[in-house]
Amino acid sequence: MDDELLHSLNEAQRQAVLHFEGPALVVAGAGSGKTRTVVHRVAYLIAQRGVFPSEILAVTFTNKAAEEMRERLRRMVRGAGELWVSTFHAAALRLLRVYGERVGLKPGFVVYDEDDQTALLKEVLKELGLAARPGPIKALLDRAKNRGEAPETLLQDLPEYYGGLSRGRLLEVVRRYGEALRAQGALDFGDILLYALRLLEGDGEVLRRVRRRARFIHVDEYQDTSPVQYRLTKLLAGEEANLMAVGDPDQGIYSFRAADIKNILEFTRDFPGAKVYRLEENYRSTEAILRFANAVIARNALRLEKTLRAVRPGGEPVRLYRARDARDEARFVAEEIQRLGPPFDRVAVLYRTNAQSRLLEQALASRGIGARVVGGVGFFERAEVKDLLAYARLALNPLDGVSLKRVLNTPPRGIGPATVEKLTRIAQERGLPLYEALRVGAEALPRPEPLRHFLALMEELGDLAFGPAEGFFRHLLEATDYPAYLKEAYPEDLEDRLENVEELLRAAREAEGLVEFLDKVALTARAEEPAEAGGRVALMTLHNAKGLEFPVVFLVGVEEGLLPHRSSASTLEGLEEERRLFYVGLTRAQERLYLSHAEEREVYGRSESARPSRFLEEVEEGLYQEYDPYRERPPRPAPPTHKPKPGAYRGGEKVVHPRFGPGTVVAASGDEVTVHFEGVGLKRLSLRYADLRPA
Ligand SMILES: Nc1ncnc2c1ncn2[C@@H]1O[C@H](COP(=O)(O)OP(=O)(O)OP(=O)(O)O)[C@@H](O)[C@H]1O
Ligand SMILES: [Mg+2]
Repeated sequence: MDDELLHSLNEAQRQAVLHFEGPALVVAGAGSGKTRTVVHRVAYLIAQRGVFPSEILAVTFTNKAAEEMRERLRRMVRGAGELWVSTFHAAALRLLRVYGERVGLKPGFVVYDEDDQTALLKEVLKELGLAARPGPIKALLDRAKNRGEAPETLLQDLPEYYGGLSRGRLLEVVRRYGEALRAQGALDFGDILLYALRLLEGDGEVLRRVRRRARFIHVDEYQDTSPVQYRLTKLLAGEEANLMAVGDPDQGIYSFRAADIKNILEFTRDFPGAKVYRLEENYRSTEAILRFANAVIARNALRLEKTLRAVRPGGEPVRLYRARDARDEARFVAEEIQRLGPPFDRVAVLYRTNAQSRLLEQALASRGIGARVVGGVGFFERAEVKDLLAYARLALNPLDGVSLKRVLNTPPRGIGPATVEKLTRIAQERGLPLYEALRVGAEALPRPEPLRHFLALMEELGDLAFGPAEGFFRHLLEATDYPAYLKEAYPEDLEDRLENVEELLRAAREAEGLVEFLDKVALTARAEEPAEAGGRVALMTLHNAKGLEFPVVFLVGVEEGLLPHRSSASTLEGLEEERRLFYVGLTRAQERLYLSHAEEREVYGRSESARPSRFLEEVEEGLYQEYDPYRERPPRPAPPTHKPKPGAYRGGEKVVHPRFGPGTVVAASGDEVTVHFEGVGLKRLSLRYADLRPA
């Protein structure tokens, strides 16, 4: 056994696997076997060190990664079923289901997904008579929660007006939103981790118990842990700190969720005595792909140098296709995939923004190539699925106002907007949850019948809510005559929708109870698709591609405005994160890598000319080949290139930046300037890329 677990590893990996107690950091480039090392280490602890599976926790970045890891371990060791392999969110939610009451949660508490969160924010805004959009406020809340700070604290750093609201107003919205969540017995996504942290920080007994369950901790993709996740990790690790963190600072791509690659850089300070293991061989990609990727990431200034050698020599050259527009690009991708032939699940198409998937989906579909969007509008976000889930959540937790509003008149039962308006008023005037207002309405309103029916239905469902999930949904479908409603409401794609309902029943059958089922849904709704994949091309954003690998990768839209994205290109930090994102995409490829950019692309509904990404221009020409299978077309003029501006600054000059406003140059060196912007602070900018002008 010993041999089996160790012989398929290189020396550095073996050292890491043999690491026993105390903190360890495995820091290495993409495809160097970090995740594999974690898997083997877990197996080794069990097989050779006498550690019980029930003492091991492994944290992965996605549910899918957790599933894969569990599956691999099941094949390697006995007792793997008792391992705790999950994402931070799933782990935290599990703790809250057991101990939640100790931090004030009700047993049937629900988790609001992003749509629910937005719906609730809209309500709060309406209630306060404000016309602002929920988007920016949601972003603010998420950021605060990821940092583990009260939103109030973040407000202090904001300009006087944010998202169209004054600071005072914003504070009101944030408070009211928090109250509404509590009143409805709901957590939003960010709350899950915050409550878990509060639980473990505040309750020594629970902490001791959980630590026993997590004596050996592993965290994959450590570079993308948020401050709250970091604090959870540190707390769980405790004095003993049998913690193995695994990551690659060059793949940190979640700073918008307040993840901070400092976690990795400061690991040895945070966990004194930590051993550091470096893996330097890349097993995933051919040399041609790896040389390209290494050349890209080498351009980042804010990074530690690492070595990464290809184990697989040579390989197909990296190919670049210059498309006329996005349609041409999509056609190229689809036809090239057709040329390569099946199986199509060897292929992934990666892009920067969700909106880019539509043309690609169409181009593939019209050629009969199956595709699936990983992420995007997932199964659990379909209207019919959300309706049924809302009933389930409401049955468990009548306080859940968001779900109540969703199903109150779906299928239609004569409770129109005017009635809802009246009920809302009753609720507000008497300080009641909406559900209670329904009871009042069923006595007091002129046409009480529909309300009484609805209440009776919910009573019935409430009785079933703590039983098996499938039975619950079957009863629900029948009692509401839901399929008939679908037929009425969506005659054009009835089949699809009925299929989704069937799929929901299938998924429910696999779950134990309804609560467990809903938790699972809440956690997967965000990014991932239900298992089934078949021979289909995977389409996904670069963010969703993390940790995955595919024999063939198409990375599309490698152009200015998209990659780097226009929202991030104006600061050095933003630009470097975009470069890391590009690096993540490139390093997903095992054998073939295609890049493409379009010379014209629609931006906000208008067609604009687009330039190839500066990231391409930074790479020596020998590292890739231009590729055009449609050569008969007339040649096009060469694309324009950047001209670096002369180093015009020395320090002291007054300048203006389109986003940061007026500022003063503090220091300048080569292409880089550091500028102090009034009310914003210090920013390091690249002269080549930042649109900096003399004031
Ligand atoms: N010693 C080895 N021998 C053979 N194959 C290996 C070895 N180590 C890793 N691999 C293979 O290399 C590929 C990449 O490994 P893995 O996914 O663990 O890398 P990673 O460092 O986690 O990558 P990423 O940074 O993208 O998460 C996998 O297919 C893995 O099975
Ligand atoms: Mg990995």
